[in-house]
Amino acid sequence: MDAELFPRERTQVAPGAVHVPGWLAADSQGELLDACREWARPPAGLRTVRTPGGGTMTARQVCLGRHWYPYGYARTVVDGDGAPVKPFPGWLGELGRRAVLETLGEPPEPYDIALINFYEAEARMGMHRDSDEKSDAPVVSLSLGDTCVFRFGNTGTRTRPYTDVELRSGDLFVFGGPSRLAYHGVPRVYAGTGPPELGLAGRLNITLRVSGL
Ligand SMILES: O=C(O)CCC(=O)C(=O)O
Ligand SMILES: [Fe+2]
Repeated sequence: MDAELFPRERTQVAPGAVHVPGWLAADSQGELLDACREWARPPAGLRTVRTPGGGTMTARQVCLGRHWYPYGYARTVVDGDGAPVKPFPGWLGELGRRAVLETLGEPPEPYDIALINFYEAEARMGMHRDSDEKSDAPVVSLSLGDTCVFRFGNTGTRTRPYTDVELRSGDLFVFGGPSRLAYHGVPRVYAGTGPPELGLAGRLNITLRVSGL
């Protein structure tokens, strides 16, 4: 997949925050993409998220297990079609637990929520913290399709210090422990950079979380 002289290596970006390039093999990426396509269908499918200030998020989103909206969780799509949120599948939870065991070595609590974001070329995500969960279990992030810049910052401010990491198709990023509430965002997506054989125009990110609810 990568025509690079030096393979990208697993990196600890901050304490409790680990990037694993190419964690998902090509066939697993294809299976996860197929599942995302099903989840994106209505009812309770891909939607544009409106923020309380009157803005809209540029990445479109679909949730599993619990519906996230700014700023909380619900059982139904309270800010969309009102349908019950789709169930969170057991196999996705197992993938999340394996990701945490292989990166942080912690036996994680069972995952029960997924947020799936779809980024087209101009989409991005501002610096924010994932702070609507009532659990300190690590967040597991999986990327498919186009490469992006993932900005991973600190727990105190939306600004520096931060580290920019390139997330490509199949990459895993886990953040827990002292980094669980770090600010992070996606300032840039590089259109047309995904693996051609995957057949996805754009970028999908799947974050797995423990709700603690
Ligand atoms: O797209 C990404 O890599 C990040 C997504 C994210 O931070 C979120 O859904 O809270
Ligand atoms: Fe986030």
